[in-house]
Amino acid sequence: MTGAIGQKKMGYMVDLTADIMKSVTATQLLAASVVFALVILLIRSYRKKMPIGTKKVPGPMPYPLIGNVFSLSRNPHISLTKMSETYGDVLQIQIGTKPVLVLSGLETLRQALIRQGDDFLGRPDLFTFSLIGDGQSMTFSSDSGEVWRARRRLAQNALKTFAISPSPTSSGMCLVEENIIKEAEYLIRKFQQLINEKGEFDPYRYVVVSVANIICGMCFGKRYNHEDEELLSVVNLTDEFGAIAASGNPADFIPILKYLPSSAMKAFREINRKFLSFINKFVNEHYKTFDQNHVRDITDSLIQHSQEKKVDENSNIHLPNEKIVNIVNDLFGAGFDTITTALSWSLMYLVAHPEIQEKIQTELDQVIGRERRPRLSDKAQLPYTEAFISEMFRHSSFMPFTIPHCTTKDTTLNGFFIPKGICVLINQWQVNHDPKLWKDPFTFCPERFLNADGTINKIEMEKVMVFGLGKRRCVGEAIGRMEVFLFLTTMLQQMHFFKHDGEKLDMSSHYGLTMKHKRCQVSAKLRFPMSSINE
Ligand code: HEM
Repeated sequence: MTGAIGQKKMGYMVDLTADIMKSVTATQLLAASVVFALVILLIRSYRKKMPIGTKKVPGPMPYPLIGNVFSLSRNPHISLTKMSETYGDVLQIQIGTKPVLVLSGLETLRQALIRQGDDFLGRPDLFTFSLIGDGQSMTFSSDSGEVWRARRRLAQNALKTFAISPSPTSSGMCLVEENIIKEAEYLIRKFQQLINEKGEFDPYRYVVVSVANIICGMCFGKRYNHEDEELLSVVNLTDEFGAIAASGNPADFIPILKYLPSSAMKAFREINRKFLSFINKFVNEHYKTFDQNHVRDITDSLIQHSQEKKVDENSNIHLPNEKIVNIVNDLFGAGFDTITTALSWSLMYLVAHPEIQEKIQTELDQVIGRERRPRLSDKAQLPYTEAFISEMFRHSSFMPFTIPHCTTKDTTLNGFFIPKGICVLINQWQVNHDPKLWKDPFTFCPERFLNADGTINKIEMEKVMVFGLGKRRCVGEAIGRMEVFLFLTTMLQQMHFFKHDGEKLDMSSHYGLTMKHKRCQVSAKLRFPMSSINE
């Protein structure tokens, strides 16, 4: 009996299992078919967009949800350079769930940014960028159409009028040149005072104020002294700003991260708020005292444009006031951190290589002497100094990536299909350390930019990637180069910089939008008695 019941039970179980098997298989089969059909549809719709003969961009396999985020490491410029050795100049990674194109190789960058410039000039719509300048930034916002073009033109014209135009003082210099030379003299005086008091100083802390004074002068007609708390509270925010605004921040690519509480993101919002309120204070004062017959500075000229509701004689574009005046925010922000970082790296290399410092000083003594200050027009006669500046830009590559770009339409590059709207990282660091372009790329050697007869090798200089290329190329390049040259030559003509015996320099760089070296104390001594300039 029990055996019969047992057998019946067994038979029932087998039937049930068979039924379940049948039904599960049917459900699974159905689900599998749907998934399969969807995948095929997806592949087909993707393939449909890929023009015949184009290839899919190669890259490492992404993990679900996080993509290749762990492959980026603390130094994404180095990780992505290594990746380009495996996958080539055009490669694709995934950060979080979003695909990101990474471009390397000088020729590939020239092809994308110059020859196919219109296809690659966009800016991606990134979360951190939306927090900069209240989302109105010309540099960081995703607008890359007519409005961006009109704003960029305004910025270029304003810089030309208030920086590059000849000074009315009949000195033969341009407006900004006179200011830089004066500011460099104040800086040397400050260094001398610090040496008398403490014997050494942190150059970055003082260079940043001098450089900020140049852009403050151009934008607002204002100058600060080195201890001014208001200015210091703004210029000292750049390290935190650069760490968050750097290329490849996961918060820009993993949507959930923007909703999670983050102290870094809170600090970033606060930095942007402080920065904007600093700028707005000047803008409001300028509105109150504006006189269209006496345009004093860049802010006034932008107010004038916003009141006349025009960009220039040939433009029909109408820009809202805030889109015009906000340009000053972009110029001020871009105008001091980059140049301070360049000068700070320069001083580090000079202290680390005293023989190079001596060569520059010998060149300055021979060409300029000690009776007058260096001027921009001396540049052509100072090839070694110019070679040093190029090598500082190349070796430090302190802007490892440009600001991220994005494609404005479906396109192809080197035979690869690139869809519209993909975020594009431009690896400037890779170009500047590419062994195919540079002999011993990790050696600091200004001579690589000199011809056998000691003149400058322009072709080599043009290989250095530091201001970007093409339609998004830095609008402040001429001013940036001028400031680095004049601050540096004025300082080196009068001062010798060194480190105390036995102290080590830490030349490692900290990743960010602009990469900084570790702050350090240096010492200096006057090469001859200074002329008197009072701050
Ligand atoms: C050594 C100094 C400087 C360096 C190395 C530098 C570098 C750069 C780089 C790499 C970019 C991004 C290009 C791209 O996205 O493809 C850029 C953009 C920009 N720079 Fe500079 N820059 C310097 C100085 C300046 C100065 C002095 C100003 C203004 C007074 C300035 C204003 C700008 C602006 C407004 C943009 C955004 C352009 C746009 O999006 O259309 N820069 N710069």
